[in-house]
Amino acid sequence: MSNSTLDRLLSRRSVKLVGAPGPTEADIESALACVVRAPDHAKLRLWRFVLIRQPDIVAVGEKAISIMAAAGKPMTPEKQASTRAWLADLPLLIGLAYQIHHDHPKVPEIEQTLAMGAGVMNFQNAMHAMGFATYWSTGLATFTEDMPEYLGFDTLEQQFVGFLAVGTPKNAVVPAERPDPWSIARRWQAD
Ligand SMILES: Cc1cc2nc3c(=O)[nH]c(=O)nc-3n(C[C@H](O)[C@H](O)[C@H](O)COP(=O)(O)O)c2cc1C
Repeated sequence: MSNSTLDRLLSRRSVKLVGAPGPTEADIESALACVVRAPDHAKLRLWRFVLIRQPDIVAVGEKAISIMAAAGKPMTPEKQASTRAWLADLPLLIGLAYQIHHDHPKVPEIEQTLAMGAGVMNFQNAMHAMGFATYWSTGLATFTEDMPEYLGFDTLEQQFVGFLAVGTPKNAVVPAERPDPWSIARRWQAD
C-alpha cells in the first residue's frame, strides 16, 4: 500500500552535519503547530522552544566551551574544534525545555517528560516532511545550570533537555540501519 505520510516517517534519520538553507519562519510555525498536537495530559502545554540563529549559535558554542572549562570538565582541543565546526554553518539551533508542573495531581513528572519528548519528535518529523534534517543533542553543557540560564530558562521551573540542530544535510543521507520491528514487541494474552 502506498502511503506518503508513512513513507516520510520511515525515511527519517537524524543528521548532525547540516547547513543552509534552514527553515523559514513559516516552516518553523508549521513544525511548532505539530508540537502542540503531541499528546498532552491535562493540557499542560509544557513545551518551551527557544529559536537561535547565527551569529548567536556560534555564541552558544563558545559559552558551552567556557562553561565546561569552568566546571573542571574542559572539552579537549579536538572536541572544541569539532563543536565549532559543527555550529559554524548551522542555520537553526533550538533550545528545548519544558515547564515543570511540580506535584501535579494528575500528571507526574515522568508524563511531563514524555509529553516533551513526543512534542520534539513531532517537530523532528515535521521538519523531515519539509525536507530538513534535525539532530537532538544533549551536549553543549546541557546538564549544567549555566547553559539553560544563559538561554533564559528558569532552572527551578523549567527542565532543559538539550538542543535541536536543524538544516539541510551537507552530505548524501543514506538510510539508517534499523531493528526488525517485531524485535521490540511481543503479544500478551490473559491466561
Ligand atoms: C534526548 C536525546 C538526547 C541526545 N543527545 C545526543 C548527544 O548528546 N550526542 C549524540 O551523539 N547523540 C545524541 N542523541 C541521539 C541523536 O539525536 C540521534 O537520535 C542518534 O544519532 C540516532 O539517530 P536516529 O534518530 O536517526 O536514530 C540524543 C537523542 C535523544 C533522544
